[in-house]
Amino acid sequence: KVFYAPQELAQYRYDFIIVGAGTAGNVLANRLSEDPQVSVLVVEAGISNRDNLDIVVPFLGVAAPGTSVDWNFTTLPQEGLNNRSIHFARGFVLGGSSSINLLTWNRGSNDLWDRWSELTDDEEWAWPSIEPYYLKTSHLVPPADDTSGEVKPSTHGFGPVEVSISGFPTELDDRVLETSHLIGGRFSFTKDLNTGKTLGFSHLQSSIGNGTRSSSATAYLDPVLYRDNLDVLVSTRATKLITDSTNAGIPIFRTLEIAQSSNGARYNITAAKEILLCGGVVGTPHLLLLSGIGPKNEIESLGIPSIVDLPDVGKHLADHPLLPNYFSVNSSNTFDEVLRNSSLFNETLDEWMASGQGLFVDPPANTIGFMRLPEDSIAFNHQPNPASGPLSANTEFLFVDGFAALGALQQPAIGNFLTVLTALVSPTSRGSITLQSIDPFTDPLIDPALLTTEFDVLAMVQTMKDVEVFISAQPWTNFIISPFGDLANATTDTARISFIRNNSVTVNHPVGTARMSPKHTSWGVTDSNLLVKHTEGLRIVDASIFPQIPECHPQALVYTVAERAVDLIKQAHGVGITLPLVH
Ligand SMILES: Cc1cc2nc3c(=O)[nH]c(=O)nc-3n(C[C@H](O)[C@H](O)[C@H](O)COP(=O)(O)OP(=O)(O)OC[C@H]3O[C@@H](n4cnc5c(N)ncnc54)[C@H](O)[C@@H]3O)c2cc1C
Repeated sequence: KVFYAPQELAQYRYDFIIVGAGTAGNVLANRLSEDPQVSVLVVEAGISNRDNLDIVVPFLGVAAPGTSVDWNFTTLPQEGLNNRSIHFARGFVLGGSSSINLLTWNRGSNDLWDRWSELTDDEEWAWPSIEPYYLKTSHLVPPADDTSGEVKPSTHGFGPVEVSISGFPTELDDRVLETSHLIGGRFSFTKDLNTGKTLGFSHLQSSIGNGTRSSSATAYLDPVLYRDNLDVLVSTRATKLITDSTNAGIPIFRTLEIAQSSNGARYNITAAKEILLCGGVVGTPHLLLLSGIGPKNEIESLGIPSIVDLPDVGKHLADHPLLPNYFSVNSSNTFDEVLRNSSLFNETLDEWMASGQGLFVDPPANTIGFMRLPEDSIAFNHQPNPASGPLSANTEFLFVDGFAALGALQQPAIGNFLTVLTALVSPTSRGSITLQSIDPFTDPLIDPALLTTEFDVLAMVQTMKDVEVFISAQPWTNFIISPFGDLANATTDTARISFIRNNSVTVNHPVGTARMSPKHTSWGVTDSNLLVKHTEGLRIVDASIFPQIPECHPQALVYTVAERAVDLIKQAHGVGITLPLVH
């Protein structure tokens, strides 16, 4: 059942309390409530995901950030972006960021997971142990147009999230894939990026089924909302973790304070077993800091009593910088006109509604590429390759058949465009989340510190050069007219760096603000079983625990972490039943 205010709840004691009905939170809600003997409450700050076309229609997903389903955070001025502050989207809605993201589905290379295992000193995070959990998250479905595409079905799973390749071909798809075949080498074609090697140019796979977004809300939460032992409370924020006892000197946190507004009434809810923190990369460290768990000096400087001194809370924020490279093109088939012309837009939406077909069944990109930097890149002069291993990328390319207004520029009033979005997926810059107020309804300070290392800037320069090589190949002849805007002048490295700093934003892939580490180290926030160090009753399950930023889009990894957490929690508390998976 879904409740809209704390006073509607029939009880204030549950076995498990989940903070955040986001990507990871809903996996836990589904799996833990399989056992009818176990009671589960999910507390979600955001709103319902119902009746919102920006969420449901894949193409319109880009319109969801900035609306009421987004926390609408803004970063601190970013030195690496010429002191621009940028929008920092996070889902404020059932499904969390899986309800507003751009749907790309990557499970990460095998060596990424093996690296996690090294960093946590726990073999259970290595790929062979993780694979069964990944298979539980998702299954492959045919695309909207029912074509059989280039994927390897045997490497995909049998879980609730639907995954498909694009269902509406664009004029770019063949060009991208032909170019990758033609150039080869670092630009090679890869049939399926979800087979353990996330390198190469390929068809984009997305969390879409029947031309509709598949999120943790639709795949994991909705099918089990009927369960009597599962309550979901929306529009309510977790404001503080409360400790009222200790075990051998370790503070026990099993009471959660919640509220609906800064001045509103506070309610305390108790968990008989655990409080599971799934508030995401901003929400989780924010709540820990408000509760006196984090860097002692920082917490005390705001007058909050320090209860557990954990210096890493809110630190090591890592994110992927994104740069739109625009080109004017000789075509009238790009989506630019659909965005400018409201009757064309409505016709396209009507087509989606009536038949589940057309442009709107896909996100704005159908093809994607992941590359390593050249071995002799000057980016490696002072920095060894930070990627997890040889199967993991440094940079990424997404090909958009129109003007993707994700960066600093708005869509021009006339013209047709190609956007090549480039990103750095192995960044070395690290930022932070810190408190600016003891009021839980005041946003924390968000500083992803994008492009603050030499490596990151040089790697982004290489992405621009790689785009230049790619679009100079034969398949683009007579299609590309010229670079658009300031890109036209970015012909030297100095000019490229200036272009990068003026135009980069984020891909919205932040991780690592409560990173896990081996149990007995002084660094890290959780141990490798995701338990918050030096506490009892608290576990974190979301993107904040990632010990290293993945060299790919992270949502599938969040689902996978959550599926593994389910087993850890069930084992720790003797919770039973693993039901057949819902398709
Ligand atoms: C615009 C955008 C585009 C993206 N594109 C992609 C993509 O194409 N592919 C991909 O793989 N990844 C993408 N991502 C990233 C991916 O979606 C996230 O990494 C992932 O969903 C994070 O999952 P999570 O469980 O850690 O957090 P979330 O899914 O964000 O869940 C956290 C939940 O906790 C709630 N919450 C927070 N604080 C509190 C509190 N105090 N009390 C109660 N509730 C609270 C939030 O409202 C939210 O519902 C994108 C993200 C965004 C925002």
